[in-house]
Amino acid sequence: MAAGGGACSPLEREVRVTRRELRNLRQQIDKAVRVHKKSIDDLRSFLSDIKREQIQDSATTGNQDAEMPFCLEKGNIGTVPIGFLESCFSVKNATPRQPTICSLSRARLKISKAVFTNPEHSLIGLDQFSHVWIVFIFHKNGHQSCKAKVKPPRLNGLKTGVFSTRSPHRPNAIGLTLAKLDRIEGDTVCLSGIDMIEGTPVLDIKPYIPDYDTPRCDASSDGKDSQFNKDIVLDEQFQTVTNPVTGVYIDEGQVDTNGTSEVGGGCFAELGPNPPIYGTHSITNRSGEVLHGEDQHLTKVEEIPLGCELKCEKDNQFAATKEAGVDQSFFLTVEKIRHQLIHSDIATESTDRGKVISMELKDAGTTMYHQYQHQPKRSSSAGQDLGNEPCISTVAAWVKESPVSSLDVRFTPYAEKDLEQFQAPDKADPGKTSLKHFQSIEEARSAIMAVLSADPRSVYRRKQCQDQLFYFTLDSAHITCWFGDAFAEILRIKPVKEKKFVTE
Ligand SMILES: C[S@@+](CC[C@H](N)C(=O)[O-])C[C@H]1O[C@@H](n2cnc3c(N)ncnc32)[C@H](O)[C@@H]1O
Repeated sequence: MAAGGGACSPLEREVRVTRRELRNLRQQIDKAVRVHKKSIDDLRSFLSDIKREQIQDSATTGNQDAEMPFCLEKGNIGTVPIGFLESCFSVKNATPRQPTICSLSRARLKISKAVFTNPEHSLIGLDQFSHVWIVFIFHKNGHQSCKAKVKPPRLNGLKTGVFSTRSPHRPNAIGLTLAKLDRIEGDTVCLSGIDMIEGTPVLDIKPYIPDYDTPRCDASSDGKDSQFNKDIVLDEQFQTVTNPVTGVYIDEGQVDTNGTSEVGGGCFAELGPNPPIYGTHSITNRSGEVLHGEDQHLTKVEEIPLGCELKCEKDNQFAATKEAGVDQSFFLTVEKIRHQLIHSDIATESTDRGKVISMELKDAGTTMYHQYQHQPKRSSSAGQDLGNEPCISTVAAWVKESPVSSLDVRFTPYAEKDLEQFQAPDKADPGKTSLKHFQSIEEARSAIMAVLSADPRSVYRRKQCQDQLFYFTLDSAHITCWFGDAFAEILRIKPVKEKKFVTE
């Protein structure tokens, strides 16, 4: 770096400005703590205030040189978190690697007054969406990462380019999670299906809109060269096309029973993990009685536990089971459907609502019967015809090829007893520890199982520290477990000791 006030590069200048800025901030924080004995929350909002002032200064003065680093033209934004997440995961250890792993994981986000004078106004209309994208900062990464290659756990020690991964270690430490919007309480957003830890600074919330967030095929294509078509015809191609799918669309082409299908323009609708479901998906029993949501515009995913296995419990009765692991089981289902499309009898029926495709999928002990309905092209909410259909997307094969299979999760009798010492947030037995996020012991139990069955250990821990105990916290529970061959066993579950913040 150039010495003193001599010529220096833009980067060096920026580093100096940042250092100066940090010094100023530190002084102001010290003062706030000394003089006002502020709480942590006050300090956060105080910091946001300072940043906001700086941004406003930069906007009014038009000062875009290195002295004022926030400049949209240069790709610099002075981020002001819209809030800090209260999460059921307190630390990174055992926090799911993606939100689909534990659909019960919960968080709350109170929109900060440092951003809007009336935070609740910013949430108007959001309750009409079932899912939201959460843009956040990986604040517990220690430092900004400048590694171009990373080792995602699924590559079991191998490296790949950072931009081909969802690694938290990336140049701008920005995370993106598709979460379920449970409800809005005034200025607070209640979420589930999250993979962020306590205190995560959130930068933005955007509604999940399948019409915009789903890749689409060009309607002008006759489908002959679509990825879907290749996939139907060429078995081996399927390995690379591996995302959860919410429906099978068969366009005007014919599906016959001897494998020489002509599937024109058909495609799998790829709606992402835990997607809201459209009326294209209905589940019926064998008598044709609709069990779930035919032709409804379902926006709440819990109405159809998509990806669950449908078990034939009694004659013609299906019960949805195993919501956890949605991704994987549904993928299996899809694979079977695809197989059926090529090799088996499929009843198709034209109705005034479009073509209905019914198929029965049999597997040892499990019978699944799915009915999919072709939906006419949808219009976007603005009324403009999108003119194309959801299309298949391609995912690197390693993403689906987990180096570990899902684990059986067991509780020792001690752990079972420990769990009884917890209670739902609204209960007030003084002898018990209240859960903060989970609504019942059963929810806590299911969440623990979901987290452990995905094997949350790092590759290093899995390979080098097999015999060591593994600790993690979930909500107000501190959990001790160990891992054996294809299982995890929970030994003890104790209340988390509250950290007391002493302000002097
Ligand atoms: C693999 S990242 C994926 C996050 C997001 N779904 C994405 O794709 O950007 C999820 C992991 O990030 C880590 N993590 C979550 N919140 C974090 C935070 N605030 N700071 C640092 N790491 C965090 C946890 O270890 C979690 O398992």
